[in-house]
Amino acid sequence: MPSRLSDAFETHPTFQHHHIQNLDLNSLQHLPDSHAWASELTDYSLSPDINGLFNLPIIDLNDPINGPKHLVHACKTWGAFQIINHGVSNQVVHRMEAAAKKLFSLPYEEKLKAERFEDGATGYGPIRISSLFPKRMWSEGFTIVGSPIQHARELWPDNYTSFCDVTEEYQKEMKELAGKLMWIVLESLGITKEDISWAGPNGEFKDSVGVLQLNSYPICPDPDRAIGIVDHTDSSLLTILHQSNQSGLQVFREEIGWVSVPPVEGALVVNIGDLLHILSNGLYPSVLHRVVVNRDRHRLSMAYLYGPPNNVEISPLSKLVDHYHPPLYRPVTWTEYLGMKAKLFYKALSALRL
Ligand SMILES: C=C1C[C@]23C[C@@]1(O)CC[C@H]2[C@@]12CCC[C@@](C)(C(=O)O1)[C@H]2[C@@H]3C(=O)O
Ligand SMILES: O=C(O)CCC(=O)C(=O)O
Ligand SMILES: [Fe+2]
Repeated sequence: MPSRLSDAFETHPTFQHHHIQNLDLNSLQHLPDSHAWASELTDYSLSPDINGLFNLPIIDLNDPINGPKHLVHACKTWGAFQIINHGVSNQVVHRMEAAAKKLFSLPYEEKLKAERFEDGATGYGPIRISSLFPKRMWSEGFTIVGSPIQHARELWPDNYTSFCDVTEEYQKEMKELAGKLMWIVLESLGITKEDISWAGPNGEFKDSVGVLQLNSYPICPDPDRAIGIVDHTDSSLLTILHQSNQSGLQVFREEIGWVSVPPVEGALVVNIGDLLHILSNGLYPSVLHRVVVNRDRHRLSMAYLYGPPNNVEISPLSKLVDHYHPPLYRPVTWTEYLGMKAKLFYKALSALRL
């Protein structure tokens, strides 16, 4: 069985290759057929009036009275929430955002020097799942697992360290915040440090793994027929997302539809991922989300997908399981799950159902 996250791609480079030519989205005046989704997209977007009635909860991490109860509600009904007073300095976020902007503003041919290969984890290109679909998405991505040094060297041979330093600083802050959020979420389920041995002796989640996904959504000439990122759940335990000052993220609520998540200055969005769905035995379901694009403004986002240490098997926590609540999922490592997602995509979670 593969042991490193990146091994999942070497062992399962199974994303069906389709022969759509890669295009520089930043230079196109018309939507090419390869990116026109109209007939495939089922759109349940809410009208602005109705959308205003449903707001992704904003949780103040410094509010010990209301915070926890809002959190439980958000995890059960939305699978996502925004956080404020999260302790990550604005400066660190803005430095990372500036570094990401600098990267995506490079000429297309330059960016291709840092291309992510089919069997690699880090690098520039369409998001991982894009080759599962007959049409291309209106986005470019840069995925970072560990250090981006090799790719940064290709992009900026004389000055690659500043990109690496900013990335390292951002990943460190995200990892710390993700550990903190894990305990807030787990404690809301009655789980304590003794219940999760892989969190380490002090519950620090020292060996947990994070993947930083930078996303750029260029201005789109025909946004109604394009999609930035198609609807998906994240494979992570949880994902911490910074979106630049431009809307586009939507989350799906059963019986309501697609609800827009407007950017809130200083706030970060937290998504429950598939592995937390499994760990909580379905009590906190992973959130289906997508990104729509627009014709006026470029959009940028930075998603930190946080997962367990390699080789740790995630299964429903025994405290949440009893005669009346049998375990719903079989154990799985993150690496194995990514391989399943690459093959089964929407059906990956249900393929683990007992
Ligand atoms: C660890 C990973 C999860 C992810 C695939 C990846 O290998 C690296 C990036 C992640 C991401 C970000 C954008 C959406 C997504 C579905 C994708 O294609 O790449 C997720 C993947 C995931 O959560 O399954
Ligand atoms: O751009 C966004 O707001 C969301 C990106 C996303 O869903 C992802 O990277 O997994
Ligand atoms: Fe996502």
